[in-house]
Formats: sequence, C-alpha cells, structure tokens
Amino acid sequence: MRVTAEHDQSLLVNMGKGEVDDLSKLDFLDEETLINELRVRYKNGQIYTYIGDVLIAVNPFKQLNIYEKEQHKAYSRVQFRSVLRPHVFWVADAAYQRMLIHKTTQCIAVSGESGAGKTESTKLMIQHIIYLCKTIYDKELQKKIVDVNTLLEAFGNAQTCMNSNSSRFGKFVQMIFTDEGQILGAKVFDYLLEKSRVVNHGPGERNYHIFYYLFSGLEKEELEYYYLDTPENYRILGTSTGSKAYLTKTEIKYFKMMFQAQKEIMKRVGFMDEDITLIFTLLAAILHLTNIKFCQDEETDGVYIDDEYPLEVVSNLLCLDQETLATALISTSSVTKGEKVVSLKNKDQANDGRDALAKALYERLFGWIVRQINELLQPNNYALGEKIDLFPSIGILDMSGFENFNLNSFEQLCINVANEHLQFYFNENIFLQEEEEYFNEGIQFDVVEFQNNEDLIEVFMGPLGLFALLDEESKFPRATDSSLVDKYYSHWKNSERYVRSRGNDIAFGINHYAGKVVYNAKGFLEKNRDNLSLNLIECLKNSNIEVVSELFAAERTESGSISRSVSAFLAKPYLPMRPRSSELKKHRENLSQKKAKSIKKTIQTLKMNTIQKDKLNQVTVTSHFRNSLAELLDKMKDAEPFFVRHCLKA
Ligand SMILES: Nc1ncnc2c1ncn2[C@@H]1O[C@H](COP(=O)(O)OP(=O)(O)OP(=O)(O)O)[C@@H](O)[C@H]1O
Repeated sequence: MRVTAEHDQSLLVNMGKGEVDDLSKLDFLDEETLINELRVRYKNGQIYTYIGDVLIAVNPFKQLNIYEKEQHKAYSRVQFRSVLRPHVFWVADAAYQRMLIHKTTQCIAVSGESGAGKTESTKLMIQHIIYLCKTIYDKELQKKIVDVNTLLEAFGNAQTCMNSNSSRFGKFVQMIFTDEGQILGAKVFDYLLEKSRVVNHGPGERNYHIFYYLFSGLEKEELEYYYLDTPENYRILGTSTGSKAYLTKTEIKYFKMMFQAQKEIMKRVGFMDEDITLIFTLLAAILHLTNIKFCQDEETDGVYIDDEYPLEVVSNLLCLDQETLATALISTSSVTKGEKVVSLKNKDQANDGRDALAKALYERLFGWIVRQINELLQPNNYALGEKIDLFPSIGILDMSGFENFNLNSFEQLCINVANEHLQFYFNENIFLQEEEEYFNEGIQFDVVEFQNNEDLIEVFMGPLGLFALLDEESKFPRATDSSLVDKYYSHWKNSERYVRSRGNDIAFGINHYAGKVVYNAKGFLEKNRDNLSLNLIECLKNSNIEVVSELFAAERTESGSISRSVSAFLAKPYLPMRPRSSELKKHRENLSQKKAKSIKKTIQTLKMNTIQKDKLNQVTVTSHFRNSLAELLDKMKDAEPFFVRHCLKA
C-alpha cells in the first residue's frame, strides 16, 4: 500500500481497526479491504461507512438508539461531515441542502439485496427530511407522508424466505418543496407489484400482510359482514405444500395491533369509512374468489363450479350478476371476423382465469390506494397543475432487492433485472461519468476497476434479449416454456452471462453482477401473457360498485400502472346492503353446470386446450415491465443522485 503526502498518516494507522469513516480517503481500496473495514466497523457498532458520497449501510438486525431527536438535530445543515459519524441522516440532509442551493431535483437511490435494510433506510430518510423542514405549518401533511409508508407496506409487503417484511413492489417517493425548502406535498410512484403472490407463494413465505391483519383485527360480526371465518379456510393463505395458515397467538396479537394501526392511518391520511369498507370488501372478494373450485364435466367437456357458495359470496361482495360471473369463469368469448366465438374452458384454463381475476383485483385495488394517497398528499394551496415538476424535489427510490432463492421464477427475473438497471445507474454516475470528465479535461487518472454490467442490460433488454424473446414466444400458441429456453440458448449460448442448465430443460442460469442465479422457466409464458379474458373484464365493468367498475374500465398506462390512469374517488363509494351469510341460497340448482350445458348447446366453436386468441394479442407483462423501468430511469436521469448501498452482513 502506498500513502501519498496528502494522505493522513493516521489513516494508515487506523486501517484495519475500522476507524476510517470515509474509505475513499484510503490510498488503496479493493474488495477485500472494503469488506474487512466494514466487518470491523460493524463489530464496533458502526453500521454506516462512507465511500465518498456513497453511504454503505450494514443491517444491524436490532434496534439502535441512533435515530433519536439528538441525531435529527445533529445532522441538520451539516457543514463538516467529518465531525460526525457516518449516518443515513447525513444523506437526507445533504440531499435537502443541495436541493435548497441548486433548486433542483434530488434522487436518493437505495439498493442492496432483499432483507438488507432498504425500506428501513427509506423511512428513516423520509422522517429526517420531514424533520429538516420542521419550521413549516403543515404538520398534518408531514405526518401523512410518514404514515403512508406503513400503509403501503401492509398492502405491498409480505414475508419471504429472506425477509419477514419484504417489499414486493418498487416505490419512488417524491417529496415536493418550495424554493425555501417548505414541503408542499408528495407523490408515490409504484412499480411492478408482485401480483402473482396473491394466488401463490413459496414454502416458508406468506401472502400480503393485509390479509392476515384482516383476520386478526376484524371483530366476529365484522368478519361475518364480509362472509369470512378463519384464515385456515382460504386457499391463498395456505402454503404451496397444502399446510394451512395457522397464526400463533403472538402473531394474532401483533396483527391485530397492525390492523388497528392501518385503520387509523387510513383515516388520518384521508380515507373515509366507506373507502375502508370498500377496501376490506375487495380483499374478502379475493379470498372467496380464489376458493372457487372447478370440476371437470364429462357431459359438456367443460367445467362447472361444484360448491357455488363462494361464487354467490363474490357476486354479493362485488355487486355482480352471479350468472354473468359464472359464465365468465367457465367460458371465454372472442370476436373473430365479426362473429362472437364462445368456448368452454378446461380445468386449467378456468383455474388460470379465476387466478388472473384475483390478481387483477388486488393489483387494481393497490393502484387505487396509491392513487387515493397521491390525491390526498398532493400540494394544495398551490395551483401547481402540470408545473409540479418545476418545483424542487427529493425522490427516494426503494425497490425490491436482488433475490436468489432455491426456486427463482419470472418474478425474481424481473426484480433482478430492475436491480441490474439500478446497478448500471450507479456505475454510470459514480465511475463512468467521472472517468469521462477526467478524460475531457485531460486529467491523468488511474482507471478504477468496477464490474460494468452494461452487457447484461443488453442480454435482457436488447432486440434479441431475453425479454424480447419471451414476448415473441408468448405470441405463438404452440410455444412452451421449454421451447422458450431453447430459444434463449440458441441466441445466448456464446455469452458469458448465460449459463445452460444441464439436466433441466426449463432452467437457465444468468451471471448477474451480484452472482449467478438459476431461473426455472416453468410458467414464464403464462405469467407473461397474464391477461384477463375479456368477458371477465366486461363482467367486472358492470359491477354496481362504481369504484370496481371504474377500476376495470380504466386503461392501464404503457407501464401497466393503474394508479396513474384511474381517476381519484373522493366521494363516498356506494355499498349496497348485502344478505347475511346464513341467508345465502346454498342448496339451489347448480348455476354453472346449467350454464355450461346451455353454452355447449349453442356453441359455435369449441376449442379445448388451446390458448384463447385474445390472450395472444394483448400487452404482455414484460412490455409493461420494460416501460415502467424506462419511466423510472427517465425520472432519475435528470436528478442529482445520492446512493445508499446496503449489505445484509459484513
Ligand atoms: N437501521 C435498522 N435498524 C434496525 N433494524 C433494521 C434496520 N434496517 C433493517 N433492519 C431490520 O432488517 C429487516 C429487513 O429490512 P428491510 O425490510 O428494510 O429490507 P429491504 O432491503 O427493504 O428488503 P426487501 O428488498 O426484501 O424489501 C427489518 O424488518 C428490520 O428488522
């Protein structure tokens, strides 16, 4: 190691003792030194370290008393950072100060693998920024902005193998200020909610928190109002291995408390009692809908619903015509050459259609909640209109972290690709731009070695990248997950990034910047097509609950967002009276069987085991994914960035 004249001799003395707060001050820094320094500092109780303007945070996994009033005060308008220990509050303060001076948009990109502490840091920074503009009058708004995170976590976070409170969506929280630094409002941009979790989650994982809060928090008669009983009775709360969703006494107590907290937050943020009832109604509808079971019918070659109780409940909850819903669940219709073609679904198709509806309901509910939140947090007192982007702002990006599970599917691929982009954004801002500046100014510099992942972006996003190939394959009715992987192999076999998985023809590996991940392509095509048959959409559009009808009528944006396309409803939603559970007609003639028979009689074209045509031509999940990433990166491109990088362990 070399120590130059400008370098403090004490740095060398302190190296290896974890006493250097800013590792960029070291004359030599490689991965080994970095990890060693972080490890020693962690042992000494120092979870934060700087490398230049980048903050490295190691998850302490315990409550520390370093986020108190005293620290909020100390990290306000910091002039000389070196007099204080590294802290996440410094990043918030630095972004705030730079915004005040430059009157520009600041962006704090928080990254790290799942469970490393991104969401906690995001919340801490928001709290600190709120503290920094404490002089203003709008205390209510400040509280709402902090509260909103807790609410979004209830609907967008879930227990995974890596993290008991894992974010299953990306969020970009943009706080908008006056030139003097007074907060005017905030806006949440939501990205890529993992909607598949609503109908399926891996062993040791759970569905979204809010479902468990609901069962623990609702009183008996309230549960009855939503036709609910105990969580064990709902398929989507059980595990993939079939075991039931038993909650421990401690969990029930905690979830009950969280349920009350969510209700209070919703009210504080501005949701009305009717909005809250509507939200619980939609959640209950999803629970009942996914309990619908289809039976094969020898007579029609189609399916029928054996126990129609959940069907009746869903129709009551969502104010739908029961017969229309039954028809839409067991059959599909499309228009070919001006002629309506009806066909009965087989069991797999009916199961997929039911689950697609449940996912769409949850996704749209989530989008509606975000939309409502944005309406309630938007700057008032100011006729900003479209000009909002001209005001100084600080955006904090908290995305689901890099994942490598035992079984990695389409969801992990999307999350990891998003993280790959974030890594590229980091490289571009920290290394590439600096190199370019030195080069342009003719300054001699040592090339800093870093893992450039630009080639990986091409592997995923290029014209022949994995996503383009997936989209192409999704348009072929005869394509299979295995033919997709063959296609991947034929295009990418020579790339060092692509790894062929021997012995499993629907698996493939990718050498990501963070390590190799093996993906199982089972279900990729179906997940990518993931669309709701038109007759189910039509059925929901005809709901007598205006919000539900609007949610299914709303055009999604190119990035697949509902929160940016649906209009805000601040008027009381109309929720009609419903019969009690005991009043439902449980023993009447089987409606779906009767319907299937009549469809069979009038059927013009019966195509079994084929994919519905309308599915092949609709916008894919991948295209929404690509557009939403582009939208996010565009937002970040013009901002002045800060980086907080998290490590799970040192
Ligand atoms: N600063 C902190 N102080 C105390 N505990 C922390 C801190 N940061 C993280 N943790 C603990 O680690 C857990 C995981 O953190 P967090 O949910 O923020 O991870 P994440 O990086 O956002 O993960 P994911 O990508 O899965 O959403 C938290 O629930 C908390 O228990």
